[in-house]
Amino acid sequence: MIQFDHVSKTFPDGTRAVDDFSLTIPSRQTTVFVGSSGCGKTTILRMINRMVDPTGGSIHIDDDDIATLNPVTLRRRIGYVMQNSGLLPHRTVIDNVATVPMLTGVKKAEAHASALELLDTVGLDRGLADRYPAQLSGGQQQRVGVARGLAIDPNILLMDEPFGAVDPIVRRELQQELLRIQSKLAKTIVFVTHDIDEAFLLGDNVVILRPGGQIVQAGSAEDIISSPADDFVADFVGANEGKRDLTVRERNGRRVAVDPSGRIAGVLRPEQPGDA
Ligand SMILES: Nc1ncnc2c1ncn2[C@@H]1O[C@H](COP(=O)(O)OP(=O)(O)OP(=O)(O)O)[C@@H](O)[C@H]1O
Repeated sequence: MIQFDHVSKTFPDGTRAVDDFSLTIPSRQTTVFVGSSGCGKTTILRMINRMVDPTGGSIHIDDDDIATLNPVTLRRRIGYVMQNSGLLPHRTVIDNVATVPMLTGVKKAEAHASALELLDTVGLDRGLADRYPAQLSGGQQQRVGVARGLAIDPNILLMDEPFGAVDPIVRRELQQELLRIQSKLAKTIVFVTHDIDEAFLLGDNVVILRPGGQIVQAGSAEDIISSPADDFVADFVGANEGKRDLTVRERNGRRVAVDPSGRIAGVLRPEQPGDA
């Protein structure tokens, strides 16, 4: 569990990026921060591994107040994946994945063996292990970034717009891969995006933010779509323009749901025990 209590961040130039932010992030689930540019998402995320320190309030990971922990040690036990993969350009794929475990004392042979397994986990061919980042596609680079984030087997994985720079088709593949990985590994993932559809797809919990890190609404996709807290949220999720509306129509004796563009979204059937 990660707990923010009345956390604020004012940068040295006077910018108040986060103002009195309180939230409990549950373990082993994916929590997504979503909001427009500059609303404080990255600042909040980076406070979890002390890349940014708050100027007010406190953050606990389980029972530890992170202000009392050594930032370098803390960072080595939290995975971090960012938008442009952040790979070291002069190191091969395998070395990029194995570097942090080796810094924490894992022997090279063991770190390399684990790194190869991680390439399998993220859906990358082991044959790419000796390439350099520039010899990979953008999507492959992001997969290496995810493998590197997982290399220390962290409980917490921070992901800052990890799929923001790839094309929509690759983005969808990476999203599905993350869902698959998370169903197996059940990490505490904190994910930042400005794409509400990505937030609803990936997030067990979705936190919609306004500038200053103000929480407008937090809940499941179902909660937010079915009862947006206010007009800002309704606009943001597209509820006001009817973008989320499905219309029920009869087709060949069956009831089907049709989306706003006229495409069939699915067939309606009664709810059954065991449905998610
Ligand atoms: N080092 C800094 N010094 C001064 N102001 C900063 C600094 N870093 C961020 N800010 C400001 O703090 C606010 C929040 O920035 P942050 O990067 O957290 O937003 P964001 O929601 O992640 O934005 P984006 O989606 O564009 O990445 C913005 O006004 C930004 O300009």
